[in-house]
Parts: sequence; C-alpha cells; structure tokens
Amino acid sequence: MGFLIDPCLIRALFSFYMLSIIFATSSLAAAKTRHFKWEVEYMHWSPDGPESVVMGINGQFPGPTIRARAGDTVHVELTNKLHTEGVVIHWHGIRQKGTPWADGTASISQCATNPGETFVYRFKVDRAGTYFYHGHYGMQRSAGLYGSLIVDVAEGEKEPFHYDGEFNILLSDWWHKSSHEQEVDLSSNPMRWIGEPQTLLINGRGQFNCSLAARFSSSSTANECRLRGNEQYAPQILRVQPNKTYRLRIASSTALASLNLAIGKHKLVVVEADGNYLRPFSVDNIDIYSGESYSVLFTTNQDPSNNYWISTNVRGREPKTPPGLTILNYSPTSASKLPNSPPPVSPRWDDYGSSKAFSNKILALTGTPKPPTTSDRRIVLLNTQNFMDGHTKWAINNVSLVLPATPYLGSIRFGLSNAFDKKRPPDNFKHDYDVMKPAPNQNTTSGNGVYVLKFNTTVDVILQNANALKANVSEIHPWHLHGHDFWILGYGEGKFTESDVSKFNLKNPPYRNTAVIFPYGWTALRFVADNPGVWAFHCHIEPHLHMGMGVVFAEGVRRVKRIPNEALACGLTGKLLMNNVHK
Ligand SMILES: O=C1O[C@H]([C@@H](O)CO)C(O)=C1O
Repeated sequence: MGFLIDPCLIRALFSFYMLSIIFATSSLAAAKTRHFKWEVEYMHWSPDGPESVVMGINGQFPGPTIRARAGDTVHVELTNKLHTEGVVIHWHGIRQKGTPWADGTASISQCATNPGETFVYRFKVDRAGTYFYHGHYGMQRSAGLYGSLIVDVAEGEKEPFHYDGEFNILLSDWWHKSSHEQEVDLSSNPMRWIGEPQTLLINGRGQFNCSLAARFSSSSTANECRLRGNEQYAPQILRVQPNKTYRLRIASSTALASLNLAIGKHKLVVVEADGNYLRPFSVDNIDIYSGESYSVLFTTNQDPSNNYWISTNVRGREPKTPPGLTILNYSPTSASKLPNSPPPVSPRWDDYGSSKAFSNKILALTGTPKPPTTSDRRIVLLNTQNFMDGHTKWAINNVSLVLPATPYLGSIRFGLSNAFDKKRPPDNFKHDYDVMKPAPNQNTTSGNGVYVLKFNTTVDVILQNANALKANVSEIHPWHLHGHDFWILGYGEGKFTESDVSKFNLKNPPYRNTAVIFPYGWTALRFVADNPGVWAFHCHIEPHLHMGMGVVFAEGVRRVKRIPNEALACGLTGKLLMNNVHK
C-alpha cells in the first residue's frame, strides 16, 4: 500500500519550491561580478597645463571609474607596467570583510606587485556610497594613482533622497616636482618640505598658467585661459537643466590639501559621507579633508541665462595655491559664457571655527548602526612632529612608523614573530605631556609594533593633537581607518580628559572611515574589532604617512582564510612558500 498524499499539498509544496528557486535565481542575477583588466604605467600628461609624468591606468588619468551595485563583487586584474617599482591599489572605504588580502596596502595586507606581474583584487562592495581607490605604496598616490569607485544601491532599492541626475568629482592636488623627488626631499637630513601644491585638480584637471576667473582677479599676473575644451587640463563642465535636483558626489584624494568646496549662488544639502547617509543639512560650502567623501544635493533654481562657479580652496594651511575651478553650465546657456560674478569665497584658511561648526553638523541618519554604549579598551594616540637623527618625522605615542619588509597579514597569520617589533606600541602617552607647547625632548624613535585587538571587542581611539616642532603651530590631520567604519563620538579642545567621556554623542554619531583632528584638539572614535585582518590607521596626508604618521591594528587574524600566494611572495612569508615548495 502506498502513501496517500493530498494532491493539493503536492501542488502547494511544488509551487513553494518553484518560488524559492525563482527568488534564489533572481537575487543571484541581481548581484554581479564586475570584471576589470587594468595596466598601471607612467605616462606623459598635462593635468594643469605643463607636461608632467603621471601614474595612469589603461592610459587614463585619473584611472577609470568603477561603478557597481551594493552586493556586487569587483574583480580587478591589476598588471604592473611600471618597469622599476612595485604597485598596489587600496579600495578606500571598502571594508574587505573576508578578503583582508585585497585591501591593497603594501607591507600590511600584501606584497607589492612586481613589474610585469598581475595581482587580482576580488572583493565585495557591500554598501552603496561614494568611494575611491588609490595607490598605497611609497608615495604613488601623489604621483596620480587614483580614481573613483561608485556603488549604487542594490537593484530594486532606493536611496533615502530624491535626485534627477548626478555628477561625480574627485579632488586632488598637484606638484610640479615628481613624487620621487618629493620622497627624497622628505627623507633627507635636513628634511626639505614639499610646500603647497601648484594646482588643485577636479577630476584630474586644473589650470596652472592661466585662470578661468582671471577677469575677476585683483592680481594682474593672472592670464585668462584660452581653451578649446579638448585639452587634458580643460575643466570638466557640469551641464544641468534648470529646476532640477542633482546629486554631486565628491571625494578627496589630495596628498596634502584640506579643501573647501562651494557652488556659486547654490545651497548644498549634505546627505552622505564615506558611504553612510547623514541627517540632511544645508550649507553654503563644505570642508573636505583628504580621505573623505560626500554627496551633496543642489537644486538648479538660479537664473538659467547664467553659469555658476564650482570652486575649491585650501583650508588649514596658508594657501599658496589658486582655487580649483570648473563651471556649472545651465542649459541652454553656452558653456563658454563665464559666470558674471567672482568665484565664491571660502572661509579664511585659519577660520577653524567654521570648520568645527561644519564637522559638528555631521550626524548620522536614523537607521545608521549605533555604537555600543561602552568600550572594552581605550587607546590614546598622541600626534607629534619630531626629529630622528636630524630627520623630521611624525610619531604616534613617540613611535614613528616604518613598515616592515614582510606584510603583517601573512607574518601574523603564520606566526613569524621576527617579521616586526615584538614590543606592543603604547596605549597612551605620559600624562604630564603638554600638548600646547613644543616637546622638551623633540627626539623620537621608529618602530613597527602592532596594536593587537581582541576579536569582537569595542575599541575607543582618542586622537590627541599637539604642538608641532615649531612653537604655536599645530596642524590638521585627517585619520583614515582601513577595514572598518568608526563612530565619531566627539571633538574637543586641548588635552582629552576623563570628564570628556560624558560628552560623547552616542545617539547619532556619524559613522565614517576618516576623521579629522583640529589643531591642539582631540577627536574620539569608537569601532568594533570584528573584521579579521591587519588594518592600517594613519594620517591621510601622504607626506605625513611617509614620515611615520600611522599605526597598525590586527584582529582575529587566525580566522583569516586562505591568503593568495601572490600576497605572500616576499620577505619571510616568501621564504616560507619557497621552503614548502622545496620540501
Ligand atoms: O610635516 C610637515 O613639515 C612642514 C613643516 O612643519 C616643517 O617644514 C609642514 O608644514 C608639515 O606638515
């Protein structure tokens, strides 16, 4: 006797089964793998007029824009065509969950890829947002190795704000001295400081020998630019229709400059920072530090028979660089019609009050992950400028970072304890250190010890600024964390004290990957050490990182799955591979 099964139940089970197949395949169909084949090479280019040598990708500067959807996998086969130096690319803002070897940091997550060789970066972009990528070996970012990475919301999902069109601009700064010469200058005894950039670039385009706004300039030396529009240094014009709302994505890959950006006569509504939505707020101009990204909305509600300036200026350092300019061109007005008034002015370079007011307006949109209410460990990092055998350095708790020959991810994973300093760097600095004055002893030492974070614990980092070498000088430093976002719990003046903890914003702190410290101030960050890997945390000013301004965090490294051999094929892990093969 067979079973008696209700035919209705069979039909119901079958349709449930079919439905689940359809759902499974449709979600599979939605997430894509985006393939790219890139070749990095030096090439002649004119980012700001005079011919320079830049680092390009597939013959382009800046490199190609990657566009993907949340949930997609990005697969970049990167071939090094540089002939005489290694290369890596860091995907700034992508947390690399489960793929720490794809973070693209030489000496930390992988061995630099040698000339002629190819490294495959394969990682998931799990969250919509405005990101970018850049070199993370030596000073290759200063050489122009960067581009945009835009992640749209997953298919069928919506952004929490409306817009009719969008633009993307990547900001950078440019010197007429090669990155190699800059590197030698910074490493020399005495150090030769690189100075301020010659030009500010918008999507790799700026003007050095002329100005788009010469007719508004009080200095008679500025020549009006005579451009056909097809020059490599001609500005990229943003063409808009009247009475629409646009999303402007902005990221800063500058080597040094902190910037301010404004669009003449247009309000900016800030809605996203570093891939996280913000409680929208309206401003006339935004500050953007190296390593940060924003989305702002603007409405084209001005007289459509005019065009308007998009202008960017240096903040926080005495500006010696003319503004970076491009034009917002209202249709059907001709793009060659210059705006009828001067470019918008930014706050004075040393008006830190306006910068702090801007930073304090940045709050998370409801629905953003909230910080744990307490932390398991507090690491206080004192930022100082020092000397080491006559060389100028930056140090953190009196350790100036010099990266090891063997990348940490492999050396820690395989327990090669001789690959870097065994001594753990300090969690604090001497309590009587006066952050308002030059240090009584300005000497420092170098090191490459690691902050080992217990897996899944909550860590607070207090970034403490201080006086630099010269009296009455303290500089802005934008700090960028790899592998995580952190909550910015607050900013304060002078030395951080225990009583500041009660002022932390635990309600709606912004969730970001880059945070600035203001002169003589502190910034409090919190993050959860839940991403197995080894992660750089450093000042995003390229020469400052070169001068030692960074630390290294490691967490849950034993949980890291198979690291690709190409990431390990140097230093002590390279020897390990060779020994295994020869056994
Ligand atoms: O690291 C730096 O060095 C110079 C200056 O402090 C010494 O020349 C400067 O402005 C920096 O940011």
